[in-house]
Amino acid sequence: MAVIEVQNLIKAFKGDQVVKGLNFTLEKGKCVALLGPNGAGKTTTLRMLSGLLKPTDGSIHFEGATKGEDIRQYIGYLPQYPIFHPWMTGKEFLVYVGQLAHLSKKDAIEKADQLLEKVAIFEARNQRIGKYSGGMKQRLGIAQAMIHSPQLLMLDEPVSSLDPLGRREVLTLMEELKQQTTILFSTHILGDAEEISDDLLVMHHGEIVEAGSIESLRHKHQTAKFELAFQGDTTTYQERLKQLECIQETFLEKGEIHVIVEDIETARREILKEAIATDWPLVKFELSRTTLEDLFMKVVKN
Ligand SMILES: Nc1ncnc2c1ncn2[C@@H]1O[C@H](COP(=O)(O)OP(=O)(O)OP(=O)(O)O)[C@@H](O)[C@H]1O
Repeated sequence: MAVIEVQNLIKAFKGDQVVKGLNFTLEKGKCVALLGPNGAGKTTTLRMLSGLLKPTDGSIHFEGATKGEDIRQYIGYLPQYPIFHPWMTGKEFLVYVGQLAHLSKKDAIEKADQLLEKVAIFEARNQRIGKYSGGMKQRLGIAQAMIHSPQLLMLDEPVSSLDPLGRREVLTLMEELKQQTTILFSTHILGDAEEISDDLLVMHHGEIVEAGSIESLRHKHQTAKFELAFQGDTTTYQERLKQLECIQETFLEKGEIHVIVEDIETARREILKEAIATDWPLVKFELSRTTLEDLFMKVVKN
């Protein structure tokens, strides 16, 4: 069942399209990473989905919502740079946003306490937010986004600005939350996406260039690769490798030649035959596999 269905979503600023006709659905209970380099259009997309920015064209449909209905009840949103009143305590802040979300004061207090427990800042609930660490602020931000029990939680770069400890705390929290709610979060770090998401939407230049489960994308983009190193000038060997029929692509990385091949056995035979025939000073000949990292780097470089 889809929690949200997006069709032909477009955003243009002064005629310049930065989001170019997105189509996707998010299945209930999934944790999905919107992955893309800086400027890909992730924030713009999340702001449209959360109702903060009016799309230029296209439609966004939330499960259970009727036409023209206020969609804020369906979503919780944590912006990339959340703003807190530093003089408020964590608990005061949550009760305040709970009331803004139309909870009664009693319900807002109850929900605030539950969430403070969940995001592990209950002990610090009566401290001013100004004293919180970056990780604590971000976890408070996630609690704020969940105060009205939304069916979809959207987090814009929730861990990018945090130190390793804060990052770990927030990733652990997200790992827990994904058992209870559907999550869409943006990131430009593949490792974070791989660590906690089920599915990826890879975005570049305002378009979704890849979509699917981590497993299926890993499988799809896994091709065979040999890594070769030589004594002496490596580049001359790159030219000779390029001429072999079995080789699809070559590139240099850290002084080694990486060659992408279609068929491992044929390539192994051909490369070694050439190496023996012309007495190559090989110091490394290793089979590895391309990863999602290679896919992402390829997308980002274009
Ligand atoms: N209000 C605006 N007016 C004009 N251009 C904008 C506006 N908001 C965003 N853009 C442009 O839209 C493009 C996409 O920006 P967006 O912030 O959505 O990307 P992003 O993927 O979230 O990047 P980042 O990771 O840096 O936040 C960028 O080129 C940006 O300059």
